[in-house]
Amino acid sequence: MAHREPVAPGPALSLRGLAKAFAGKPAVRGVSLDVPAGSFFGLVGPNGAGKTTTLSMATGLVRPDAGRAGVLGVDVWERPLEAKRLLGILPDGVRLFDRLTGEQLITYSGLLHGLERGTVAERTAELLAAFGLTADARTLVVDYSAGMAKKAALAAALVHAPRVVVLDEPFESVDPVSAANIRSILAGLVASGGTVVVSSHAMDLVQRMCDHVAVVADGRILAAGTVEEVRGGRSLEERFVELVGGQGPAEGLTWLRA
Ligand SMILES: Nc1ncnc2c1ncn2[C@@H]1O[C@H](COP(=O)(O)OP(=O)(O)OP(=O)(O)O)[C@@H](O)[C@H]1O
Repeated sequence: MAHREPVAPGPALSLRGLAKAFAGKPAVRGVSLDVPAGSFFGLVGPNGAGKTTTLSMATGLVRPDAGRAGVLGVDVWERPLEAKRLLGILPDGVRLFDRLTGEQLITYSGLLHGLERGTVAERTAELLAAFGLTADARTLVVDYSAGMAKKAALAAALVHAPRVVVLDEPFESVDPVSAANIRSILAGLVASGGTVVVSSHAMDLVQRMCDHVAVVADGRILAAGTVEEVRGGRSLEERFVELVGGQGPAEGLTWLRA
């Protein structure tokens, strides 16, 4: 069992007025949000809502134009090294170090986080087994399927036993058995006092798995709270469509039906 620091008081993630525009076009328009420590938090929203940009600013990957982000009371942009020790991050579309094997990816992540070689070797072997990657440990990540690469990146994000884990669409491309496995690993992390934040398009999954949720659209938070509060007696999917607005039946495309 990994040694864990006592949980600092206050929220696991504290976002205040985060804003970002790309080439003058706002992607995130002043997001303020507290993610309670010890929560399993879902971030949902339509394509292009600003989920990835928000999570990237919250974890020190994209510099905000305005606003602040804190992890367990540590300012992500003022004390980045300290913040990154507390964080485990699965960024969107990870293909960064794909000339490494899965085993090397996890190992180097552990070493970069300052863990001892022996600890890294033990944890890497356990993580490879937990994610069903042992047989492919020495295969280059570039030759992995999308789901395998996602699992390797997730393992690399967990090797230093972070207190706060932020995962951008961790279940995308992952098969149902692996997804169940990942869910149980993450639930274990939450049960031991850690905090998990996931972005996802799977409303039923978020409703079942998460205890808190925020709905984002057009760079703003439309609703946030416990899953029960946000869904207000309806399914999360129904509430989501109500908040975000349905698109109505697709018009045009007559040539497709010809
Ligand atoms: N690096 C970038 N350069 C230019 N525009 C960007 C960049 N990253 C994001 N955007 C724009 O910012 C907006 C929000 O994108 P973001 O990826 O944060 O949304 P998302 O909610 O994660 O979407 P999805 O569910 O489709 O992954 C979009 O309009 C997108 O085109």
